[in-house]
Amino acid sequence: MKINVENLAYGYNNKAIMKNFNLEINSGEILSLLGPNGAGKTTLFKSLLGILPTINGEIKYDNKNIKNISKQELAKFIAYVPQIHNTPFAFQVIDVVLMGRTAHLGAFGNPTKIDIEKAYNALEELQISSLAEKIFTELSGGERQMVMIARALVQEPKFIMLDEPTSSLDFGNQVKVLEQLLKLSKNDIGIVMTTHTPDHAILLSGKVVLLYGHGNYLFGTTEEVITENKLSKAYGVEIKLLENFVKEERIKYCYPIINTI
Ligand SMILES: Nc1ncnc2c1ncn2[C@@H]1O[C@H](COP(=O)(O)OP(=O)(O)OP(=O)(O)O)[C@@H](O)[C@H]1O
Repeated sequence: MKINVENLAYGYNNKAIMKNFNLEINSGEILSLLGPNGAGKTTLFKSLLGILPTINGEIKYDNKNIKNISKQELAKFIAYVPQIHNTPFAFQVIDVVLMGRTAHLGAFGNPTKIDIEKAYNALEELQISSLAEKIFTELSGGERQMVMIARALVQEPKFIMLDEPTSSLDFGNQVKVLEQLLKLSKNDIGIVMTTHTPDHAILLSGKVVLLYGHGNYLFGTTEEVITENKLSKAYGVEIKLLENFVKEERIKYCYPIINTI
């Protein structure tokens, strides 16, 4: 299973904010989408999800053009996890998770015993079974994020696309979400996520798209894209990449230089 983006031009009202954009991602891989505010991350997401029509070029899911894929078929390829502050579900957690089964429901649209079982299994996989009967809007940010990932999981997609899954989470919950994403990728699910934290892309160590804005981008491995020069240029501040050893493993992390004004 793979997503191919070939010579894509995307944007609004037929005005491209990006042209000749190319990308390939396979199930089981992780792609981090980085770039400054307004660089076009959300717009690219909307194009990949078929919400925004492409201006030029092609988006292909397993060699099939997105234009020839029905909404229901696309939902079996890719699940979307929006930012948690955009999800005002005043329902029980189990019902929020069950909504992820929509693409699989039969003609009458009622969830079967199997659908309900899958929803409970997803909660168990993410170690949040105890939340099943709680009201979604009464959960903490970290709990909500996990529930939204469970909702994506029951969709049984090949790819999960997450919009800033760690924003507004405390440090511990950020790590827990990253751990879950790694686990999902090991189960052969492709992960595409936007993030404002380059260190998270380093920790997940997959492919990276760095959008510079003004139609410029880089696509490659973490080592190729996350360099001092490239990050500093993209974000307009000086960023150093530091190295250290943790448990005998060489690790890298970003450190911005703060200039006193
Ligand atoms: N509905 C829209 N119609 C026209 N232009 C839009 C629309 N939404 C966004 N834009 C413009 O498209 C460009 C890219 O916006 P986008 O939201 O994709 O950036 P982003 O990288 O996701 O930003 P952020 O990190 O701040 O969320 C911006 O210049 C923005 O003003």
